[in-house]
Amino acid sequence: MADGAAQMMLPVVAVALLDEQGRVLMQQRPLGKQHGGLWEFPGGKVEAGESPQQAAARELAEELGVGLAPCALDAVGFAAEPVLAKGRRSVVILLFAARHWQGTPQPQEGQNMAWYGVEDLAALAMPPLDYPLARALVAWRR
Ligand SMILES: Nc1nc2c([nH]c(=O)n2[C@H]2C[C@H](O)[C@@H](COP(=O)(O)OP(=O)(O)OP(=O)(O)O)O2)c(=O)[nH]1
Repeated sequence: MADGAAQMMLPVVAVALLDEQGRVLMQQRPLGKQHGGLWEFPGGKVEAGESPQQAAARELAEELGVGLAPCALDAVGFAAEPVLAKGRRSVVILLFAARHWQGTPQPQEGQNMAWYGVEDLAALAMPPLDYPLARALVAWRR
């Protein structure tokens, strides 16, 4: 990838934690942040020197206090804005799924969390890229 392209891309990871009933954990973005109050898959930005799976494991530990083995993460799909306004960076979100983790998810940053049926995600108020991610999760489960 050319250096210029790298500067315009912001890699973000997200994780669908699936419980035994097939429900998925979603969390609410804090008010005051971009997309505040909307429901999203837990996750965040990939930092320098991390693989996407390492970033996902770090974010889930920070946000929910759970331990995830990078090899327990299945790639589900990705989402990116199809057309960018001039000068805007391209957020690319990679979605993983995990059925096994260590510990009980507990919000570590005061955020709300809740379990939803995968088919019910589309009815939630979410940031734009979480809708195609939710559709990818429905397709991945079939
Ligand atoms: N989940 C989600 N994130 C999005 C969308 N569009 C978009 O620009 N983002 C951005 C917001 C954040 O910059 C980034 C997600 O990373 P994050 O969860 O670590 O963001 P944050 O604002 O909590 O992080 P921070 O800067 O406070 O550390 O992706 C979207 O549609 N869904």
